[in-house]
Amino acid sequence: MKIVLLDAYTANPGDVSWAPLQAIAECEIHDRTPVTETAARCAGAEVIITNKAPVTREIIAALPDLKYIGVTATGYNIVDVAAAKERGIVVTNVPGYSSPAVAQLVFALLLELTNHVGHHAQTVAEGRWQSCPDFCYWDFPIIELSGRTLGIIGYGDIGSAVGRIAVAFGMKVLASKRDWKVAPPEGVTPASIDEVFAQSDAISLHCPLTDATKHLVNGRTLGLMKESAFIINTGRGPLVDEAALAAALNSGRIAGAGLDVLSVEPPKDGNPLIGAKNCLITPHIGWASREARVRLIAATASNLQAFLDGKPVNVVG
Ligand SMILES: NC(=O)c1ccc[n+]([C@@H]2O[C@H](COP(=O)([O-])OP(=O)(O)OC[C@H]3O[C@@H](n4cnc5c(N)ncnc54)[C@H](O)[C@@H]3O)[C@@H](O)[C@H]2O)c1
Ligand SMILES: O=C(O)[C@H](O)CO
Repeated sequence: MKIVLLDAYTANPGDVSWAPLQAIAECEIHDRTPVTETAARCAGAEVIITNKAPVTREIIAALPDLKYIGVTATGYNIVDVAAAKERGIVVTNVPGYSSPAVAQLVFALLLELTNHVGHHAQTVAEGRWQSCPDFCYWDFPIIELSGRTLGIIGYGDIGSAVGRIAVAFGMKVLASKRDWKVAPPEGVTPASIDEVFAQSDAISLHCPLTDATKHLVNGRTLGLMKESAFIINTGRGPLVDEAALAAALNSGRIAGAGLDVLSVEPPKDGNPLIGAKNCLITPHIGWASREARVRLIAATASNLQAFLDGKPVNVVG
């Protein structure tokens, strides 16, 4: 059985092990695969493992032996799942492996916007406190989270982890999801997407990228937001119309943004959000704790084993 890992480097830059997968079968491990080389590299493969290397309809059509695509991520928008399904190819993802890490990053971004720890520590390192006439100073309003409202769009595994932390901070939580089969916990109030935009002091995006959620953050929805509000996106870059968000930030229409994802990664020169006012951007690190990547590799292996045993789990699409 030929198993090809297309873009193994980010999940394992050398500090974890592919042993759980290699225990199942020999694997051809590539750090990176340009999309133009995927079909050639995977010729004869029955199994492809990918994180962000796209598996398009054209690539699927060029691989007659392909039976299984294992996505080493929760978000699986890089795979043409409809094309895979037409061919009977099973596609799986890994839910939940990074939820604590992503929820933590949401608050790292939000707290940087409310307290500017990095900025103030830098001014102290530069000697400003020693020359200050007062015992303290601050360069931005220091904003309390307690009593404010966090809006969560996509109240699934990560969204609910974010909600629990928000409640611990004393925040009110408004949450939007496709359907509420189970009532939300105390402190969390179901809301429509427009209510979330209009009533929140900070909004955090945790829905998957689909046709329905692309550019969910756009000129209209940004126009509903409070001028003092922040937006946090650790979901997927295309959830946001980047030109509209950059314009809203630069004009002061909203107060700030914390983004872990962009529409093209790595971003191209000229991305309007890089350098936009009060816009903090991290390079897609929400999932990247070592603990999360160990869980990810273990789950990737158990997903493959379940498929080989004829009882696939975590099937998407
Ligand atoms: N930054 C990172 O490193 C990182 C890491 C993991 C996941 N992610 C992203 O986070 C996303 C969410 O992950 P998760 O584990 O919480 O997934 P999940 O499936 O548990 O939750 C997604 C939620 O979104 C809701 N949803 C779907 N469409 C919606 C819509 N149109 N409007 C409102 N809600 C909608 C679903 O009902 C569900 O409750 C992933 O799809 C992925 O894109 C990013
Ligand atoms: O979806 C995920 O799991 C992260 O974005 C890492 O790929």
